[in-house]
Amino acid sequence: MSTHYIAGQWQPGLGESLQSLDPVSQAVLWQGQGATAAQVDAAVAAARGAFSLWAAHSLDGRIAVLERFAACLKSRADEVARAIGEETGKPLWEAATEVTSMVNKVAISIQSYRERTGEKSGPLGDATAVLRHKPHGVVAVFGPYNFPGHLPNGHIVPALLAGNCVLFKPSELTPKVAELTVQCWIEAGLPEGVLSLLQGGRETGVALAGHPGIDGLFFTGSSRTGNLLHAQFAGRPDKILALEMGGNNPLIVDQVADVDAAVYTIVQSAFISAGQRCTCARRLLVPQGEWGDALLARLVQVAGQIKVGRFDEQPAPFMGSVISLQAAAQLMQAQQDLLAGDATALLAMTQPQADAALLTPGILDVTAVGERPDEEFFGPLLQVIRYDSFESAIAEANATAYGLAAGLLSDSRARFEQFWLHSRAGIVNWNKQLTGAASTAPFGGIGASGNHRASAYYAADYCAYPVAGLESENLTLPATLTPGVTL
Ligand SMILES: NC(=O)C1=CN([C@@H]2O[C@H](COP(=O)(O)OP(=O)(O)OC[C@H]3O[C@@H](n4cnc5c(N)ncnc54)[C@H](O)[C@@H]3O)[C@@H](O)[C@H]2O)C=CC1
Ligand SMILES: O=C(O)CCC(=O)N[C@@H](CCC(=O)O)C(=O)O
Repeated sequence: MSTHYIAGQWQPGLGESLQSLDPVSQAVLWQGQGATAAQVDAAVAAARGAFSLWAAHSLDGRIAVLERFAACLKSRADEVARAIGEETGKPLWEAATEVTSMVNKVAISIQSYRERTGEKSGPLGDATAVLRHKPHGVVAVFGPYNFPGHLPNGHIVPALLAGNCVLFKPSELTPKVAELTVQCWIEAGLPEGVLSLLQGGRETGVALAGHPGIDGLFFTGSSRTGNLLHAQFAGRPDKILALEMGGNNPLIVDQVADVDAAVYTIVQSAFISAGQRCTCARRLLVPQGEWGDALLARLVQVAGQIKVGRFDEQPAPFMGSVISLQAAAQLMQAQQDLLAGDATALLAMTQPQADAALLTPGILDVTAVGERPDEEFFGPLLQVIRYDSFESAIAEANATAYGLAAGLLSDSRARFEQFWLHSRAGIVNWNKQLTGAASTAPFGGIGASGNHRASAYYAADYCAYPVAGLESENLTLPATLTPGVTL
């Protein structure tokens, strides 16, 4: 089976066997073999060979290819959304929004490229000071499973636009979506070697990340893998590494007037995508006392009624499955571990069928847990911490090595300003859900969440480097010579 796209050809893999499974029915959706180190070599060689021509293409020429890619995605939107739903388990309505984000990424990236990495010039003495940008060369893009289309696309589109060649290694859990995406690039007329698709898991990732022929790596995934890559790139300041990693995101609730609005916003923050967004609220900080008790009672009632189901079920569920039976088992174990350590289940997360990765929302009160793990539980498991003062809530919110997203639900501007001043995260929201960040804004975190190379609107910044120059049509002697030099 032809699973990799290398040097303009589809070819079978020669590495480890891979399968992608429907997380609910366990039906096989895709199978093949991963790329070996030799196949990675071939893709890097093809990209190196294609680079100078692609970089020398006019910007308009590259934009034309990107726009044909967007048109292809639009025309195949239903098919791509279905593949996303099948492979990830997310409901079709949500998968459709992912395809829309992929299409929109093209126009947004063009705008961002022009704004952040365009050309500037102005007089400086008797010369012209010029600022232009150049692509890095050959870059690898590693994608996560939770947004198998949109998130790798958020690196690939701006990278190609800037003139880089790309080696795309999607998550081994979502190869089918990657294949469809690459088909659209081919249909768009991308020249041979400019984009390669290397399917595979850890083995392929290790071979690609360590390849001497790459000039950089753009990664979205877990903090664990991101840290491994960071260590691997240590001592290589010549290579660009952009890391978008996870979070242990806090959402503080103040005593607000509209309890239902708060509950709805919490649900959208914690349980959308079955809790599989890096921006999901993981820790909900609730005031001690009667008001806090009433809010939690309402939250438990609403969360307990959330419809969970297969991606294509009608009427549509709010939450689909998590990515795999293994992920479901790990989440159930994480809940059990917290419960064994003084947490209380306000709403126990359950797995109604042992052979399907569907989980119901879980809400645990972990206030009494002595040493709370600073871990990202990537699923529908929300931890509640009760606080006694707003200051202690902010301190608790910041008690994490991560720093991706943080939010406050409060009717008080003064409190928001206090929160904003003290919070440590790349996304800080007020009375808005933590999830659903805009592609027209920068997107990235601090601490264990990233390495200060924000993505989305700022992806243009890591896809090209600035070249400053002083230029003059004529080589002339200056009016005054430097002392000590005679001609
Ligand atoms: N900050 C952000 O923008 C986002 C972060 N994420 C994070 O991604 C995670 C979920 O995605 P996963 O696919 O589980 O992440 P992951 O870290 O397991 O995998 C990401 C990619 O790295 C590859 N990989 C895994 N081990 C590797 C190794 N040793 N060497 C080289 N490559 C390796 C995988 O095959 C995959 O392509 C969550 O932690 C989530 O928070 C997800 C979306 C957005
Ligand atoms: O990358 C962009 O264009 C914007 C960032 C984005 O889409 N964020 C999403 C998904 C993040 C995740 O994978 O968890 C969000 O904030 O919900």
